[in-house]
Amino acid sequence: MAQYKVVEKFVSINGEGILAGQLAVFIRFQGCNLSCSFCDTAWANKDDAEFTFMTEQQIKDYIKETGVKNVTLTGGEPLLVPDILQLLQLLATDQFLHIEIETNGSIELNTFADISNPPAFTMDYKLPGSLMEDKMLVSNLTLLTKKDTVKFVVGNKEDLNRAKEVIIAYDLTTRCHIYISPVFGKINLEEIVDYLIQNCLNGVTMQLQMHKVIWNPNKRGV
Ligand SMILES: C[S@@+](CC[C@H](N)C(=O)[O-])C[C@H]1O[C@@H](n2cnc3c(N)ncnc32)[C@H](O)[C@@H]1O
Ligand SMILES: Nc1nc2[nH]cc(C(=O)O)c2c(=O)[nH]1
Ligand code: SF4
Ligand SMILES: [Mg+2]
Repeated sequence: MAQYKVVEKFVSINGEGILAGQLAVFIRFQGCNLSCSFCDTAWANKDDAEFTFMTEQQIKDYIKETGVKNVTLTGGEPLLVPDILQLLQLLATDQFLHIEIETNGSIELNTFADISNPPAFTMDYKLPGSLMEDKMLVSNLTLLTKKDTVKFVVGNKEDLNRAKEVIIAYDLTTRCHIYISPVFGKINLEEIVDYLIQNCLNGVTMQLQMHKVIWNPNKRGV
């Protein structure tokens, strides 16, 4: 059994994506290879972040004890975690669970292509405002399927323009779900809607991080 550094685990509603509003159990892992300008969980990325070591069986047991079907693995960067494939394989054996992974676009998704009953990937494409766009592995975009999502977190007009370019260049509307989400509090929300209208971006869903509206945006464990 491997040991995983878990910085928090909790049940909430999923604030984002295709299952937004539904109950989900969250497992947040320590550590990340990027440092996005807007990161709301930078605390979890630090080497000295407080964590609990859990084995894959302990993580599965915790998830099953909650009785919650939807599981979100996040971080930090969950796909950077050593032995994460073993955890994904264990969780995939449970047909009741729906596993979703939030990933930062810099890790090869090919590595996880052979899991039977594969998880749903939400790949965050880092835009210019994140200062991390050069780390994106665009080959990942061609591996995504209908169960998966590409999320663009936009902070300004340049980000919106780049998101549109990527959507068109990789024909994303035919491949997977597409979400545009504001960097929380950074961009006027009407500007995003106007952009969708002016560019006739059919098939793109605008979202807000629901948990930051319900609770204090800095609150952990929600
Ligand atoms: C904290 S990250 C962890 C997973 C992975 N490292 C990633 O970036 O996808 C989870 C999601 O929160 C988003 N996020 C982080 N800070 C944000 C902010 N200030 N406003 C909006 N979304 C944010 C990220 O872009 C990502 O989609
Ligand atoms: N409620 C809630 N929903 C979320 N969906 C994705 C999250 C994440 O941090 O990856 C997240 C989160 O931190 N909280
Ligand atoms: S990749 Fe995710 S966890 Fe890492 S710095 Fe960016 S938003 Fe934060
Ligand atoms: Mg979050």
